[in-house]
Amino acid sequence: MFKEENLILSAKQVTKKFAASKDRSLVACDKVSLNFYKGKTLGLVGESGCGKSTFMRMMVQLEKPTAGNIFFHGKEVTELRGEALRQHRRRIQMVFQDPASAFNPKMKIKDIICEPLINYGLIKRRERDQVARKYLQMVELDPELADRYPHNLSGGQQQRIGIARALTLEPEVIICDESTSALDVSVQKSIVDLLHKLQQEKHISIGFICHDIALVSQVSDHIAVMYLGNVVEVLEGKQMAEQICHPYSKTLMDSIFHLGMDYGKKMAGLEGEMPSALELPPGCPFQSRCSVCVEKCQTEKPDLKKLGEGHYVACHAVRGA
Ligand SMILES: Nc1ncnc2c1ncn2[C@@H]1O[C@H](COP(=O)(O)OP(=O)(O)OP(=O)(O)O)[C@@H](O)[C@H]1O
Repeated sequence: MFKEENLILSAKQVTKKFAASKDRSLVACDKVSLNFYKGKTLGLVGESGCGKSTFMRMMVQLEKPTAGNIFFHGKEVTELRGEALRQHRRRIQMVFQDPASAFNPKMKIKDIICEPLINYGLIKRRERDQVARKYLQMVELDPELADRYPHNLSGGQQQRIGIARALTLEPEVIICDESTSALDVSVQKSIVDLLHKLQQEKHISIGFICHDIALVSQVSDHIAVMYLGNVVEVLEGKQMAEQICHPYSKTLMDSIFHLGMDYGKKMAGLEGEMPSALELPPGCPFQSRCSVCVEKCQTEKPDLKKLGEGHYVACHAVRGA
């Protein structure tokens, strides 16, 4: 599945330490080795503060490792500086959780999309309209949005702009750091579908950080579980539940299961069909943590009584359905 010739980006024993106090340091990443392959998605999961963003930021060269090596197509890029670093950065782009905060609110959408191309001298200012329209279409938005400002757009539309902007430099790797977390479930799904479609078309490697383990297991070809700065295991996406060995990964999966149990208990008193997502109580784990389940339930309308407790996890996360 992961051929050596498709290896794009590779971290070898990468460590990052931050100064914590006068003579103490915090090890955010401890000898992490992970690979990114052409056309494949690497999911990264683990509790808050375990080092996921720090690792990905090193892959994008926004942070320098304290130790270890990063290879891009087999060439060491850890110590790149100046123009060589600038040119390398084009190849690996990042899509953030909150695109609006990364955009200049005074810039029109066409300027936001085309800014990287202009900075790299790849297009002239007069070409912006035409180029922005092309990228808006690529991310399935109306080209007429080119003359609007970020605040005129919904969260999902803004995230599509973030993806369009990342695509302009034709990267080989895109890192999505909680890129779908601020969006509601149906919008989240449409963004994940868009990323998947673009990945198929352009053979991009995607690094995907997300707290929704069910969603990560659906979109990832391989998943690294991080714990206190270490990668404790790497699992195949859809077989995640079956392959889990490490006690920490099991605890992560259990946390989904318990949410499911609570939800199952709540719902067990209901007769008949599953309510639509709109009828689910606000803050319910079904909506906030498991987009795939919600969609399945909306389309298949399973009988909750038959499924019983733990339906939330049973319907896809554990079985990998
Ligand atoms: N620039 C920094 N200076 C000092 N400490 C930092 C810095 N960046 C991250 N850290 C620390 O490194 C550790 C890992 O942080 P990181 O953001 O990588 O975790 P994370 O797994 O992505 O968390 P979350 O899921 O909450 O985003 C944390 O303890 C954090 O406080």
